[in-house]
Amino acid sequence: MTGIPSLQLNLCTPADFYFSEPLYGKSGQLKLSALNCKRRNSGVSGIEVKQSILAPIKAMDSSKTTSPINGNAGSFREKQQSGCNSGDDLLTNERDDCSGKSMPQMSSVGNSTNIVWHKCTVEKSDRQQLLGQKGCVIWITGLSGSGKSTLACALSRGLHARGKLTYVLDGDNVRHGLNSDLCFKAEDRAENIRRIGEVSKLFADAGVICIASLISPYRKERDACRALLPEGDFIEVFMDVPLQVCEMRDPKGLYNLARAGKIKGFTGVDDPYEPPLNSEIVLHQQGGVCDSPTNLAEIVISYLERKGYLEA
Ligand SMILES: Nc1ncnc2c1ncn2[C@@H]1O[C@H](COP(=O)(O)OS(=O)(=O)O)[C@@H](OP(=O)(O)O)[C@H]1O
Ligand SMILES: Nc1ncnc2c1ncn2[C@@H]1O[C@H](COP(=O)(O)OP(=O)(O)O)[C@@H](O)[C@H]1O
Repeated sequence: MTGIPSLQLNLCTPADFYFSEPLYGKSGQLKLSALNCKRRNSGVSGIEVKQSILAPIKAMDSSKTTSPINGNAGSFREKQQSGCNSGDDLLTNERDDCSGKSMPQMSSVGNSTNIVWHKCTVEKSDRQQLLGQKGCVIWITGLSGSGKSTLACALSRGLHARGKLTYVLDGDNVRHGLNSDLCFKAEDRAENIRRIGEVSKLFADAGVICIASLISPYRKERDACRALLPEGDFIEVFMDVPLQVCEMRDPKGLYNLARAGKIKGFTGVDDPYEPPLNSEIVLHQQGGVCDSPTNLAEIVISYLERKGYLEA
């Protein structure tokens, strides 16, 4: 987790919802920029990486190198300012150490060997500038029926109305295409989460406010998705709605089928859900009444506003 101290805010709304989120004071902000800076310089993003600068022929011999996710050859502006590269060099993905030698950065990631990160001179910051916002991932997790998809849509609508670009990755929907090869056994759920985490990361890199809405029952996999992004850019929203409430809602009749033994391994019934321990935002429902989706969305939007995600 962020390691930022947590502030619990209990809102006395007529309904029974309240939310809590970590303190976002000065120390949190300072930490954020320091970490971002470190990551940018190292080019490391979440997975264990080793890197080396090798001539291509050498790299063919060794498939053991692993890579940074983002090339670390410096930004377009940094290079312009340092005078290190000619304009032409900026259009290649080669690393230039100013000594005249220019070598591609050869890497291996997982089963992909001898690959080279192709860096583009239009960067995330440029895209954010264009959009007037900061790319990030809002990760909504909770039981089936807890209101994830409803919140995702309300949030997308609320942000769209403010002129902000969002995209919703709903677990159900992504399983209609990209993840249609996956079922609900543990390893497939883990792969579902991993892929949505990777896609979310691309959207955030595009400058988009990506809203991922999936049960994502495992803490370890959610935390792995968090680790893909720069500190602060993964905002976990926990729909803390009791199983009984979700079961009462049962809009698709799935709990009914699960209780009747017609669906095996249904989350909350005979499959685990590991609640987050340190979500940025927790939306609780403690009684029978709940706050409206629009109000819940507003809680998330004010968080984004306070953290500066709604400006470039
Ligand atoms: N066995 C089992 N367990 C839980 N859910 C099931 C299951 N089988 C089908 N469904 C339906 O699939 C939706 C959950 O998909 P996700 O991709 O969000 O799940 S997961 O993150 O991979 O656990 C979920 O949608 P939501 O109700 O929107 O959560 C269900 O409609
Ligand atoms: N804030 C809310 N208050 C009351 N009912 C809600 C709220 N959010 C969602 N619901 C209802 O709960 C059911 C499940 O919502 P849904 O968004 O499909 O949940 P999930 O995506 O987590 O399965 C739906 O019938 C929806 O209308």
